[in-house]
Amino acid sequence: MKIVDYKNVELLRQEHIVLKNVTISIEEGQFNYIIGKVGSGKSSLLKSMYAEIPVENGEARVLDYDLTTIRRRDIPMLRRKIGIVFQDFQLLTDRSVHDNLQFVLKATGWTDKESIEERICQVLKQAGMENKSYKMPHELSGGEQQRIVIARALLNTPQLILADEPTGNLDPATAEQIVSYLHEIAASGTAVIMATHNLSFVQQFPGRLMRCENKHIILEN
Ligand SMILES: Nc1ncnc2c1ncn2[C@@H]1O[C@H](COP(=O)(O)OP(=O)(O)OP(=O)(O)O)[C@@H](O)[C@H]1O
Repeated sequence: MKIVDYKNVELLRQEHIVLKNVTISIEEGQFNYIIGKVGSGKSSLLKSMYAEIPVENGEARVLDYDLTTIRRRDIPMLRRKIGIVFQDFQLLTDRSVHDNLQFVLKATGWTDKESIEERICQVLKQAGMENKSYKMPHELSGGEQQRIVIARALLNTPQLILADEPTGNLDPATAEQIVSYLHEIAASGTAVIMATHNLSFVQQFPGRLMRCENKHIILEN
């Protein structure tokens, strides 16, 4: 199954065309970069995939959803199947790492206490953060917080991770660790699409390169 399948998609922001003729397809476990200048449409493309902005023209599918006809009430279900990671870490600051993760599981329908604890343990282990469970977000470095955010995005075993400048607030070494972690996630079968300004990752962590330029998406490899 294709994870993302766009054909001749057009995206608007306040009646202005941001991207047109977008034809891309993304497979299971594929690692994808979106690059391009400030304002070129990288975030808009990602936002269209989680139905934050509408798809105006063309055909657009993400997982089992047709984005041209999706009903408002189905959008939360779509988002539950996608892991979303932003530049600013967006953990709830008033509770521990454990409680941040527990909050998401409870909000997405998990009720069995034992399963909840087991799942929290699994994602923290995978993120290399198993000993940070009872820390508060402010007690963690930026890189650690971002690892927790990615772990949080993985809680419901999504088939797709959308990461919008996930390393934008991190120093180069920490940023590299985060990209490495996302690359591992893709290798384990979850498709990843990462918008970034940092081209230096591309050599080290190979992936498909999509460039936003002149309102189009150009596939570079
Ligand atoms: N909320 C909004 N309302 C109206 N126009 C917007 C909105 N957000 C972005 N735009 C416009 O849409 C275009 C694409 O913006 P977008 O944020 O997708 O670019 P980007 O490539 O992600 O930029 P950056 O590298 O700065 O994150 C820009 O011209 C921008 O001004």
